[in-house]
Amino acid sequence: MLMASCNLVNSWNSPQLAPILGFKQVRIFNSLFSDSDSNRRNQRHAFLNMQQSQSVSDAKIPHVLTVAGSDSGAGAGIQADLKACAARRVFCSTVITAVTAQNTVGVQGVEILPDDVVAQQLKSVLSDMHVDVVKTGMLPSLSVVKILCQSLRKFPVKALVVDPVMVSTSADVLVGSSVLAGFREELFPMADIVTPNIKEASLLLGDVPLQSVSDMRRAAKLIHDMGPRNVLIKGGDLHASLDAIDVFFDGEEFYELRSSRVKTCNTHGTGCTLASCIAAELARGSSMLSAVKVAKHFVETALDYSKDLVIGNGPQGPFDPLLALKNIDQSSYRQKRLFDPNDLLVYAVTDSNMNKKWGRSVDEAVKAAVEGGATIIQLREKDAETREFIESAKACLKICHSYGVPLLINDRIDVALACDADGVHVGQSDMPARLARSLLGPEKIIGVSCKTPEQAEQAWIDGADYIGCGGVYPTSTKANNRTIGLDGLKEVCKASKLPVVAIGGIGLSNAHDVMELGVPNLKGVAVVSALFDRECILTETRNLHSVVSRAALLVK
Ligand SMILES: Cc1ncc(COP(=O)(O)OP(=O)(O)O)c(N)n1
Ligand SMILES: Cc1nc(C(=O)O)sc1CCOP(=O)(O)O
Ligand SMILES: [Mg+2]
Repeated sequence: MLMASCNLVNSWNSPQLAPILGFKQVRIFNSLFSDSDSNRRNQRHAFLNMQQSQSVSDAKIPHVLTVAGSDSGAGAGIQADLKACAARRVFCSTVITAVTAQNTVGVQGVEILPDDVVAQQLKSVLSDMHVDVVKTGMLPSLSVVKILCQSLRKFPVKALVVDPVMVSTSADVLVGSSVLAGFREELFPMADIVTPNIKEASLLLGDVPLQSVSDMRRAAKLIHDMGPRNVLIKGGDLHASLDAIDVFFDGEEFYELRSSRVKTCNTHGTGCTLASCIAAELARGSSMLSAVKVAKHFVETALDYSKDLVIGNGPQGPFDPLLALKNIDQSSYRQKRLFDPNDLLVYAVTDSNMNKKWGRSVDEAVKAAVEGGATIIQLREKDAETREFIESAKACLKICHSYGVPLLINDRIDVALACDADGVHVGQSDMPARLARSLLGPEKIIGVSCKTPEQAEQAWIDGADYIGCGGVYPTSTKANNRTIGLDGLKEVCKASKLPVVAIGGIGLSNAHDVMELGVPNLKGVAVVSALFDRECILTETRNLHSVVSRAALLVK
């Protein structure tokens, strides 16, 4: 049901109604970029700069802009996007494309906003605020698609997430067929990910039936050919399977992402929430695959926690992405050990020679580091026999998981698989990250060592979750390691779409200087000798944690 009448909304700018609505509203649109306003903006910037030097409360936070329709029932659309971003602790600005009247029964009306109002909102936000990621929902006309693409060419962002909204959960058609051409020809080639459900994927491909996971794979490939870098086809409506299976395709590899099906009618808004969560995680610096994984887990958890809510009398209720109505314990994300870039803050890397020198077992060393506040552990046991390595890795995994800390294995994908570690760290001459990803699957964490912007770009393409960048300072722990210095680190961080951990010669005396570089995706320091070649690992880790966390707060 498409009821696109523009009368009401067009009247906002009409001279006849201006006296009734008050001239203020019309004037605000026209004078947004007047001289007096830019003066005021400069004054405000000066004020903020002054405040920033005094406190840490004006930290730059990740920012998603959603371009979507309003849902009066607040389950989907702009309202869902705002809630999802709030839940993922990301700032969300909004460009409203249409106002829908809908509830748990269905869609009763749609008012499309005039093109110039959409264009004004885009300009207002993108010209002023630092937006990391744009997420789109309902784009009700071809002209709005074109306006959005023009705006993105003028104000490029880090990533574009396109949820090609065409059909509501209640099966109401929300956009006309002319928009499909705009999607295929203009928007998709600019997109980093497109997230159609089964019905939308089918419509995009000219109404072909999609009835199985292999149909979804074929559809993902065909949609990928339209230009987006990644495609996620959501299989929630594929009732043939017991699990909810989504198919993710990055142009080379297919991943089937499974979650158990939650029995509930409160599913209205799941698509918008998923896409917003992906956008939020990308804005926070995650790789595409980990953003998708976190988003899927988030939606699954939200569905589970709101399965019994009663909101409205219709067949399809909203769910609660703020996870507040049932007091969810946020630590469940930790238990699944999904990658959070903040885990890189104090990254402890073990060394078998240092443990031998101090007469410690690897699990004793790891226990002391996590007790001191290490936020992630890497077992870098270059001389270990395979069997011994697997056994000690299993013991370390138990310790780490009891503290909610992820454990990675250096170099040895076989050992990581054998002990079901949380992931691996590989270098430029180890197994390529892409191959490690296909062996370990989408759930595991993969880090890659990079010394150049080109290597950082490749790590992102290969589906890594973070990069380790060094040597920041000379080190005697790794032979013949090239030092790239703070300048080299900064250059790589600026080029990297992934979160970065700095490594090489870092300890208590210089960790603050490293974090002070102030690049937003530099998330922490990785340290070997300054923790493990010391008498008391726990104290050293605690002291390092204190320095790094204070520095991270100050530069935010
Ligand atoms: C966090 C982190 N960054 C970089 C490295 C170095 O990895 P690589 O280049 O493979 O060298 P080795 O550690 O294998 O000698 C790392 N291990 N961790
Ligand atoms: C393992 C490793 N990788 C490096 C890189 O530059 O990629 S430097 C390094 C050793 C870091 O040890 P320490 O903290 O004792 O200097
Ligand atoms: Mg290596």
